Amino acid sequence: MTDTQKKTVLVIGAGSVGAIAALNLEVGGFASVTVALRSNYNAVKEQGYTIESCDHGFLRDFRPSVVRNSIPDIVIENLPPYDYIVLCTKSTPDVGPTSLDLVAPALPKDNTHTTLVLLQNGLNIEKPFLESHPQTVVLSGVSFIGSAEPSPGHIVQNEPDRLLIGVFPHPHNTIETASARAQEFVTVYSAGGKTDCKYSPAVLHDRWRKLVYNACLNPICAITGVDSGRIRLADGGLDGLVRPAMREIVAAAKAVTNIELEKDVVEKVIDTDPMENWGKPSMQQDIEKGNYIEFEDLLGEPLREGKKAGVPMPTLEVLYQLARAIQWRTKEAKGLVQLPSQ
Ligand SMILES: NC(=O)C1=CN([C@@H]2O[C@H](COP(=O)(O)OP(=O)(O)OC[C@H]3O[C@@H](n4cnc5c(N)ncnc54)[C@H](OP(=O)(O)O)[C@@H]3O)[C@@H](O)[C@H]2O)C=CC1
Ligand SMILES: CC(C)(CO)C(=O)C(=O)O
Repeated sequence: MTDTQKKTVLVIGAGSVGAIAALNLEVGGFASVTVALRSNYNAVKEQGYTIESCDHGFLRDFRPSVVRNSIPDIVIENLPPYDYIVLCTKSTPDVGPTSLDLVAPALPKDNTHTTLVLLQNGLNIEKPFLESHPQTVVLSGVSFIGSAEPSPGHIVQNEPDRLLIGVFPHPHNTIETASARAQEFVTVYSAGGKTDCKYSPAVLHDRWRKLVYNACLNPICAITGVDSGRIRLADGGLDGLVRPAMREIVAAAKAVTNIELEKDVVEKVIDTDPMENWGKPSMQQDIEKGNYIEFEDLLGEPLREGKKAGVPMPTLEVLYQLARAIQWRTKEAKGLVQLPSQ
């Protein structure tokens, strides 16, 4: 495939997940990838990525086609619209900038050409885009990868890249156009043969199913500092925290969307990874790095939706309030909180 036939893909935020997405897209040969980076820009610009990957092996000096330290403003820079924008930042709307603010310079409001892919955890992340960009096709990317960036530009992927791509329900796009775009993205993403990326029509199901992990183990491990393996051994870890929280998400999924998750989903999700992996969910990694946490989209949104539908969610409520206080602590550490003068 010649360069002009390749799909142009802008990956915004190429850290743990985005770097592997950029790699899959580039190795397939059907895409030319621009990455917009922040803290890892200098490292990647100078040395490329160093990647230790269970899917790709050990790679030194991986460089996407274009490496930038800003999000392209396609109007000011007079650039053609990208075929795809893949958003792989952590979503922290309570701190800002919001995902919408981030993507705005590369995605005009009247866009019809560019397909936006939200490769992020959480619920209702598409809502601001559906309102502000009514003619844009917005795809959901639910990822089961296990990946981390222990130092800038150094990516360690220890769980395979399994990715479900589907279309967020949208009042304006025709479903045929949108699902054709989703299937095209799957083809481009999968072309290198090193990933398990599939089209899935059941976006809401996939997102609620993933929340059984992310709304529960992410905050529990982040707050306690006990990883997802050790929490299975810790006193009260499973029966006092994990199982009650997961059952609340299962009940909320049913009440909010009428989605009946499989009967043994709680035990299956607890056993997702071998215990001895001692895996740290991404929110635990963020706390350890002193970063903000994605607690609003992973925990706040399903909690609000579940409560609105009448589901009692006492475990998630406490986790949510603890996460809020932790976020406040991080804001203070980063100078965003003004204490009253003594
Ligand atoms: N890691 C994992 O194993 C999994 C993660 N996910 C989800 O995937 C999404 C991405 O997570 P993950 O890759 O782990 O996150 P990371 O923190 O590893 O990477 C996010 C990247 O986005 C960058 N970024 C943030 N804001 C900007 C900006 N304004 N301009 C340019 N770059 C920016 C960050 O830079 P900076 O360092 O400067 O903040 C960072 O490099 C999240 O929603 C997460 O929940 C889903 C499945 C598994
Ligand atoms: C559980 C995991 C690693 C994906 O499978 C994840 O989504 C996270 O850590 O946020």
